Formats: sequence, C-alpha cells, structure tokens
Amino acid sequence: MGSTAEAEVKVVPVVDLSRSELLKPGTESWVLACNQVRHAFEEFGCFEVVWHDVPTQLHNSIFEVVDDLFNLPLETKRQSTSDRPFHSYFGQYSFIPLYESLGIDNPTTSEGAQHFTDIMWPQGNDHFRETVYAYSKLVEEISEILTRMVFDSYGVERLSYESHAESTTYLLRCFKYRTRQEDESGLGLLPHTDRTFTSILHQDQVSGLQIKAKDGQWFDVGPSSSSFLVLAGDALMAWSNDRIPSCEHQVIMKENKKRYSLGLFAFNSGVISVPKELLDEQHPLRYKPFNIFDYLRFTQTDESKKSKCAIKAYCGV
Ligand SMILES: O=C(O)CCC(=O)C(=O)O
Ligand SMILES: [Fe+2]
Repeated sequence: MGSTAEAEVKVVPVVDLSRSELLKPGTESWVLACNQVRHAFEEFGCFEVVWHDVPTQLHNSIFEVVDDLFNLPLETKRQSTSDRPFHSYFGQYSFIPLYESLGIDNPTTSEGAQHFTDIMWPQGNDHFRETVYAYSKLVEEISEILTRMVFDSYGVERLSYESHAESTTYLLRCFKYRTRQEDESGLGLLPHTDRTFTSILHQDQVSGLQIKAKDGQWFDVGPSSSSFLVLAGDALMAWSNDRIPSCEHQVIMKENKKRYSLGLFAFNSGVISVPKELLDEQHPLRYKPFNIFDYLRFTQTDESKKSKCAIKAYCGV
C-alpha cells in the first residue's frame, strides 16, 4: 500500500528539449541531451521534459474533450474498443473508487482516432477525434526523440532503433479521479510500475501523482502545462538489462477536486530483446526476448500477481 503521509519535497530531473529543433543527431548538443536523458532514466526511472511547442489551446481542448468523454453514460464507456489486453475501460472498483480510465488504441493514426470516436459517438464527434489525434501526434514526437536518444546514448546500432520504432504502437489512456465522499480516503491509484516501454504523462491542474525515489521515499510531481513527465516502464527496464529501473508511482488525492491526467503509453508489436551493446562479462543477460502484449496477458495471471516483479517472473533469466 502507498503511504498517504506527507511526501518529501524533492524534484525529478528536468530535461529541457524546448529547442529540440536545433538538436540534430550526432551534434554536441544532441550527445549532451542524450546523456541527460540516460542519466535521469538510470537514476530516477523518470524525468520531466520541457517541450518547445505545447499550444495552450491544445492543452485546454484536450482536457475539455476528455471531460466530455467521461461524461458519457457508463454503458457507452464500457464498450470494448480494442482486442488488446488492458486497452479498454477501467473503473468502478471498490478498492480505488475515485479512479476511472479509458484507453484509445493507436491514437496517432487517423484510423485509430476515428475508430474510438465512432464507438463512443456513433453520430460522430469531429472535435474529439481531431483533438485526440493532434495531442497524440505531439506526444508521439517527444516519445520518438527520447527513445532514439536512449538507443544512441548506449551506442545501439541504428538498424535496431529503426526496427524498434517501426513496431512501436501507442495507447492514449485518459484518467479521471472524481471528488471523494466524506467517508472515502484520498487513494487514487495503488503503487505500480507501468507495463509499457515508456509512458508520457500530462496532468491537468490538480496534483496527485507521486513517484518513488531510489531511497524508497514518495514525492509529489505537480502538473505543468508546458512539460510532460516521462516514466520508464517494465519493458524499458528489461531492454536496458536493468540499467534503467521502471518507475514506481501512485496517485494520492490531497485536494478534494476532480482530477484529469493523460498517458501516452508506448508498446511494441515485435520482440524486445536486450541489445548486444548492453551485454558483456560484467553485464550478463538478465532477460529473454519477449513480446510486450504477451507480457500484458501474463500480468493477469496468478503467477504474475504472486511474484515480486512481474517482468522478471515473465522473462527474467
Ligand atoms: O493519474 C495519473 O497521472 C497516472 C495514472 C497511472 O499511473 C496509470 O494508470 O498507470
Ligand atoms: Fe501508471
């Protein structure tokens, strides 16, 4: 269980990519940024990235359309929107009563954005579809550049990055935490690591997200309209052969206000394996090659639930 005690005041590392248009692979500034990204991932499993162009209008309109989405009737939200595990509606759980979430599969493709919109609004909702698509494309760009930086910083060959990038697929999860009733606690979401390669979170105005540092202390990470929080998921931990820890986080609602947050989750339809550049005598192989969607299925089993670390139980050597 997560602690509701006062979280320590600490800050996650900040990587400023606000002039990323000047960052060309191979240049000095690129190498510097790669090192910052790698260091932040290795030390914290997460960091804040400042991005050059987050139009205020897009920031406002994405949270407006997310509000419209959660205001739909429960039976509409509960309709299945994807065949992939953990990609549809979650909510109405007695142990986390404030939490509700919906996943939009392939939101960075016009077909994906259209498919989800058609299920939620059979009569059509162009504004929702266009806003989700525009927002997801923006965050996809951040995700792609950061992933390339991670591959580059470990000296992993270009072909390997390219094949990883080609088989990357995204899920946009929208999170809502309702206000609590008098007898309810502020627990929003239990401590967990994401089953993703990376997750890029963007919170609306209400805080609640907490990250666990290496020393075991929880600390708050507040919302910001011009930056994003990047978390390493279990698949990145395995890919990096444990150099990058997956980031443990939870949600504790301190303000009694409705909270919205978004997460662009990066998955991969291919096989993920530790690159040869990360293996030597001091660093023997710790994970067998795996497919992330098979891993998601495994996390639903008793074997996974009983294990201390699901990814190690699934494909650890
Ligand atoms: O609410 C948030 O900001 C994060 C939610 C989250 O961590 C998750 O659903 O995996
Ligand atoms: Fe999460």
